[in-house]
Amino acid sequence: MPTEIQPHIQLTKKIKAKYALLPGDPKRVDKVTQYLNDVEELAYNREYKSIMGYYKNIPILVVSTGIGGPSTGIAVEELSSIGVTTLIRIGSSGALQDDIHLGDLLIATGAIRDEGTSNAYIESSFPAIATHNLVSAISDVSTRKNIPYHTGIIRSHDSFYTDHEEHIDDYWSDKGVLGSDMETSTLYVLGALRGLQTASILNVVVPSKGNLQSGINDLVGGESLPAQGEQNQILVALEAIASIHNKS
Ligand SMILES: O=P(O)(O)O[C@H]1O[C@H](CO)[C@@H](O)[C@H]1O
Ligand SMILES: O=c1cc[nH]c(=O)[nH]1
Repeated sequence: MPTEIQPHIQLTKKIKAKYALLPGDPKRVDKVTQYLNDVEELAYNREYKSIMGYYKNIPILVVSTGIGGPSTGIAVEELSSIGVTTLIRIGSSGALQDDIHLGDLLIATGAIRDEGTSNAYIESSFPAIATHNLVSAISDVSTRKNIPYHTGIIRSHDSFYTDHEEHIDDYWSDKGVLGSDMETSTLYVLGALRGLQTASILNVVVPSKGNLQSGINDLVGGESLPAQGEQNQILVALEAIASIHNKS
């Protein structure tokens, strides 16, 4: 049934967009508006806020996923059902390396699956990896625009306030992991299982060994480096889409 409405994102196949940007925070959806033409507000159900607009004449959907694997998994499945094929997360992250600064972008080539959702789908030996040509396009745009970025492995997790967060961060930092978020590995694994193209661009809002709460509060309050990183990640995601679209 082509017009069947997806229960959570409240969108249908009538949208006809191949490309979607996926912030976690619904407020970040509004920040994309200024980069698009002919923006239409589509739906706002639970954590799923959506708009549609055009970047260089390419239809782009922007849908927030909320926090964590379960709500992200639902978004990925429902977006796939309405015909979206390329999904780029524009998220925020805490750094796990000292040479990564506030507002730098992390382009996640792969993600440690320290969350429950992807593991509900398939055993943990299945890798969570980004689509190569997307990573390549995103890195090329960042280089061209002089935007500071790092490519490598990040860790997606389910907890924020356990009694051993510091120990966990130290462990993964020692292994060279760049930073952490809560959605990338779900996006990558479900994307691979459903034949989608996926990538994740994370804006660093908490420095390595920094204060988690104040870092996230700074982003909410519009502090300059994380706020600039947020603008950068939106621009880079859109330019990368334009670049792969023109090659297809
Ligand atoms: O800013 P978003 O995209 O939500 O990403 C990060 O911020 C949230 C935690 O504060 C988690 O969703 C984490 O992955
Ligand atoms: O440290 C952080 C900051 C934002 N989001 C995370 O998942 N971790």
